[in-house]
Amino acid sequence: MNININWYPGHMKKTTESIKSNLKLVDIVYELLDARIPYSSQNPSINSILGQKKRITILNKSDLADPNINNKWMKCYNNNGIDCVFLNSLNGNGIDELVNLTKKIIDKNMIKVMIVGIPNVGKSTLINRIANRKSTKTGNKPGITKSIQWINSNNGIYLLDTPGVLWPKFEEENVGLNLAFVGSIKDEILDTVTLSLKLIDKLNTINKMLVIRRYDLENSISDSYVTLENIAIKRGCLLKGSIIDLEKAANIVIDDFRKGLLGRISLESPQEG
Ligand SMILES: Nc1nc2c(ncn2[C@@H]2O[C@H](COP(=O)(O)OP(=O)(O)OP(=O)(O)O)[C@@H](O)[C@H]2O)c(=O)[nH]1
Repeated sequence: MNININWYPGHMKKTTESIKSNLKLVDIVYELLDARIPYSSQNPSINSILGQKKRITILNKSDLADPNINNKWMKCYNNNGIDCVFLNSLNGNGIDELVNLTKKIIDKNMIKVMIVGIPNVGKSTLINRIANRKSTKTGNKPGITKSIQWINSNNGIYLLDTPGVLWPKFEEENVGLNLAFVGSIKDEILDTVTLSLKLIDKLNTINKMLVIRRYDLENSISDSYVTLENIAIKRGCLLKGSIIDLEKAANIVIDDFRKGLLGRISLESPQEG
C-alpha cells in the first residue's frame, strides 16, 4: 500500500526546515498523537527533527480510545521517562493537567509552545481549545506563514498559531491501515469496501462482539465479507433490484468506528510496539 501521495522528499525537507526554525522561538513542543494508535500516528523522524528540545507527548482523542489501554500507554511512556498527557481536545479534558505539566517542566511566566503532529490528529482543535476560540485563521501548510503570531491562553502559555504538520510513517502496511482506519490518510488510498473489511477483521481480533453487538448480527458469522453483507441488509443498504450496496455499508462501519459508536477502541497497545 503506497500512502506517500501527499509527501515527497522536497516537501518533507521544507517541513523539517520550517519546524526547526520555529523551534528556536519556543520553549517546549507539544507532540500530538492519536491515542488509538500512538505508534502509528508518530512521525518517523520526530526525534531528529526536535533534537534536544523539551517535549510533551499528547495522546489526543483519548475519549475514543480504550481507557485500560490508555493506562498501559501512560505507564509505558512514564517508564521510558517521556512526559505524556491524555487529552480530549473537543471538551478540554486533560488541558489543566497539560498546563500544569508544562509549567512544571518550564519554569517561566511566559511559556512559548509549538504544536506538531501528523494530519487530522487534532492540532487545530487543540489550538482553538487552548485559545478558547472557534477557528484558527492561519493555513497550516508548512512555510506559508509570513509573520509569527502567538495565541495567549491567559494562563502563561503562548501557542505558536501555526502547527507543524508532519508526515506519517510510510513503510509499514499495518501502520498505513491504522492511519486509514482513523482517517489520517486519505480514504482513496484503499477502496472503502476493502478498508471496511480490514477494519472488521481488526475489530474482531480485539473483541469478536464489537461488530456483532453494534449491528445486531448472528454470533456465528466469521467471514468479514459476509459480515459486511449482513450489515448492509440490516441497515437497508440496497441498490435498485435489491442488490446489496456494500459501499454504503462500508461507509457506515468506518464512520461508526471513527465516531466511537462501536465503543472506545484502541488499535494498538504498548506490548505490540
Ligand atoms: N473525539 C475527538 N475528536 C477530536 C479530538 N480532537 C480533534 N478531534 C476531531 O478530529 C478531526 C481533526 O481535527 P483537526 O483539529 O482538524 O486536526 P488537525 O491535526 O489540525 O488536522 P490537519 O489540518 O489535517 O493537519 C476533527 O473532526 C476534530 O473534531 C478529540 O480529542 N476527540
